[in-house]
Amino acid sequence: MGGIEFLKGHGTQNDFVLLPDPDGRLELTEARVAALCDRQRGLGADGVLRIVRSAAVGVESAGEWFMDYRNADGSIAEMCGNGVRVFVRHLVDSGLVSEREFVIGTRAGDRPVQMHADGSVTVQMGPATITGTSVTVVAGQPFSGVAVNVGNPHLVSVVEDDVDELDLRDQPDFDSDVFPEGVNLEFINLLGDNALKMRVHERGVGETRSCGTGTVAAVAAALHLAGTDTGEATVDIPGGQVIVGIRRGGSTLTGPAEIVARGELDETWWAGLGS
Ligand SMILES: N[C@@H](CCC[C@H](N)C(=O)O)C(=O)O
Repeated sequence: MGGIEFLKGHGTQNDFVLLPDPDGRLELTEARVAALCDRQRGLGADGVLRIVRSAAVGVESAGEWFMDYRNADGSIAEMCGNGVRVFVRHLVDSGLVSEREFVIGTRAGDRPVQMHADGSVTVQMGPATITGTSVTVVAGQPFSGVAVNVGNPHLVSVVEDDVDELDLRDQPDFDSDVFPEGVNLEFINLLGDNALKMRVHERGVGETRSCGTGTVAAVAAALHLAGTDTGEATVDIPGGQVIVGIRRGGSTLTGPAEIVARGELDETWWAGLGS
């Protein structure tokens, strides 16, 4: 038997370990995900993308392939916008999919995707729904925010000072009555001319250099605060730039996706992590 294949990739420096598992044979425990994502004792990543056939895991989807996404701490999340782009890039590059436009199954529902000639990917991200307001506290400083659901939960706060000045090393406080399942926290500067700058503290990960669903939430929140619910904006994150479109009942995310390495996991190490 061969080893367990992996790839490493990123979308605007939100990085992932990809595990091709077409027939759903891998036992992907919380402990194994956390070890893989650990930057000292594993490969290091913000999350894991298991590449499995929808049918193999009993998911009803128009897409052949299901993105089984896990956060770095091993927790399961509904959706990952940067992850979908990297997932698509691998499916097309490896020949598992021969079309450029197809559908990916996710826990948040089906996501139509399109890979462009330069390797970038556009994802139909579904609705970005404004669900209310709440407050987060960063290093003792409170920030009001707009709660947005993009399949997963977000709280977007507009910050007057440069977001670069925020200390996001520790988990900011949030209202667990409003977000019982936890929340991704985005902090944005409005740059004008349909442009935002964003930093993010992700649920189950910590600060990351980009969050695709977070950028969609950020643009939806900025438009909402401006009194509208449609528009397009660029979002600068520490790991690069993406383009977000918001319309009634739907949204799009366009950005780069790169595969940077592939290899095999050591089977003794994997087995030693337990099942
Ligand atoms: N980085 C992702 C979001 C991953 C899931 C998130 N941490 C959660 O728990 O909801 C993205 O690019 O969207």
